[in-house]
Amino acid sequence: PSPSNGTAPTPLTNYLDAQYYGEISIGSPAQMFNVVFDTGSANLWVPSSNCSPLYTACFTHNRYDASKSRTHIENGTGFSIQYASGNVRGFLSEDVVVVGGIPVVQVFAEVTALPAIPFIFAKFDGVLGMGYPNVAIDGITPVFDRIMSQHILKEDVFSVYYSKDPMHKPGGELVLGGTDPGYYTGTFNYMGTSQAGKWEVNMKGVSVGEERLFCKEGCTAVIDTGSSYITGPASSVSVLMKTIGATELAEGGYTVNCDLVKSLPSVTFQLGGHEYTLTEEDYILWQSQFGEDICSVTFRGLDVPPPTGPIWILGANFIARYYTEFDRHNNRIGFATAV
Ligand SMILES: CCc1nc(N)nc(N)c1-c1ccc2c(c1)N(CCCOC)[C@H](c1ccccc1)CC2
Repeated sequence: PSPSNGTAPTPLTNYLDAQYYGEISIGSPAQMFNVVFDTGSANLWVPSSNCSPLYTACFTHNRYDASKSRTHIENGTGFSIQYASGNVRGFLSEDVVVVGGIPVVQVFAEVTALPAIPFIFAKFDGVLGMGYPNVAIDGITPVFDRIMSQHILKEDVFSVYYSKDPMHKPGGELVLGGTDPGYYTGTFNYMGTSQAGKWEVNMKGVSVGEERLFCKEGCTAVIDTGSSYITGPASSVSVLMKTIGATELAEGGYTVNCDLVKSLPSVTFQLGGHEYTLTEEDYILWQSQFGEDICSVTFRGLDVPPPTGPIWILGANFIARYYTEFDRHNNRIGFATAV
């Protein structure tokens, strides 16, 4: 559907069920970039042509060159942002950004320090934050807010489909202004965001099989399209991993014996009066490396310090199972079963 009927789709690429990204352009003439549309942050950044040659990750990605854009506007303010898996630094610029065919004049960051770990593993060039304005670094108005203020969207919502296997074409879809009935069945269950200005909800508990083991007094769940996996407090996740018989790897990942996968229990998240269950198919990444099968568990322990934490982060492997609508008009999140 084109912007004319108030919705704008962007196809996404799925890399190994762990990275999902789509194409945008910045500048005139258009310079193309692959970005993750990230509900866990609210800023747009891409690597800069001014990135020092010391940063290998800058040279394996597309870089924005202000001198080649006739619509570039100088800014120069410093910028840095932290993610759970890494951080970046740079400076601000302004230019025309086109997302799903919709142009906006946008302040974004040109990144000049892109650490090899983890960005050498990134298949995407940059990040387009889909979070609320109040989490935006340097108080920059986010891209989606600039699009909403043009009053061209049918609804002030956006929806995310992440495919379940890399061979599935396309690997996913972002829809600005609505949802895509081609990617979900049944009806949406909605729940209000737990506090104004974050894509997070109150979670009532986490069960393994029939037993509610974690978050028994309630906790916060961040619905984060920028995170590959599900993370929870390290102590809870290590108990969860022991319960399913997973063993911890050096860098914090977990694997299980592939022969045991089919007998693994389901994990259920109680959100907004409904239960969202992930089976072993949803949370085991089955990869064959050098002829042997590796079954990694897509849960990670992550302790987010108070006041933000402790939190659970429901990332790509959750969204691949539950098609998600992010509703800025009603400050709510909707889930439907993805197809
Ligand atoms: C999108 C930005 C972001 N936003 C939020 N809210 N959370 C996190 N964690 C990230 C983030 C930052 C850096 C990287 C990342 C993700 N990656 C995952 C893409 C997920 O795509 C959906 C890749 C990766 C590869 C290997 C091991 C770890 C990570 C590249 C590095």
